[in-house]
Amino acid sequence: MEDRESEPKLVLVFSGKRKSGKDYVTQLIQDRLGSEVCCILRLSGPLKQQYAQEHGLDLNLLLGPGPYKERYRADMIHWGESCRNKDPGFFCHLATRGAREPVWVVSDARRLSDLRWFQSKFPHQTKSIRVQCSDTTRSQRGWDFTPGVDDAESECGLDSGVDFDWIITNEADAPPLDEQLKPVLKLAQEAASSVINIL
Ligand SMILES: Nc1ncnc2c1ncn2[C@@H]1O[C@H](COP(=O)(O)OP(=O)(O)OP(=O)(O)O)[C@@H](O)[C@H]1O
Ligand SMILES: C[C@@](O)(CCOP(=O)(O)O)CC(=O)O
Repeated sequence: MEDRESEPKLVLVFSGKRKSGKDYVTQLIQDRLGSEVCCILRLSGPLKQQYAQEHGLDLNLLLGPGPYKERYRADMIHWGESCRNKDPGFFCHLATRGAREPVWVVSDARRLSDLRWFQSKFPHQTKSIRVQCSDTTRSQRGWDFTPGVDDAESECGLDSGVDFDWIITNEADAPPLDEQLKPVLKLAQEAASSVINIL
């Protein structure tokens, strides 16, 4: 039986390469909508929690944007894949358990199976959004190409085969994020207004 009382009104599924700014953009959306209306769900949240526990690591550092998590990324990917091989929706299910807000922002879809899970559970509510920027900008944010990570499914699983509802370019010379996100925020406010009067 499903362990939630009501379905979300809108599910915004974000993906993007390392350091494209998924966390930054999704945090901006939550700031604009408010945390009563909008929750951020990280598929990597339950993965990192379990991985940190089993390996005696600092969960907060694994969840943050700094270099700590990069030391463990390749191993975390393999560890997570052993769970996903048994059940591709394993982390989707865990990450969404208990979410009650009308708008869900999933910050880190990485594989087609992640996106398909939301599309099949919430076919009318799910929208896909890609965050992109140049490799130069990613490097300025601390990225460097790592074989086994940047050429693997975790980073490339959504490079093709998806017709994204929106593509957001997160770089200095792109239009401001608020402007690019206008249609997304409008849809989210409309979806939420049926539940909470925020307009
Ligand atoms: N538009 C922006 N303006 C200023 N700083 C930004 C912007 N976008 C991203 N950053 C910064 O770049 C770094 C990487 O961004 P973020 O953590 O959001 O990327 P990510 O795609 O979630 O990366 P990863 O998946 O590798 O963790 C962070 O320190 C973030 O604050
Ligand atoms: C292990 C992994 O979840 C790390 C994600 O970290 P982050 O979203 O980049 O902070 C990536 C994956 O699941 O393939």
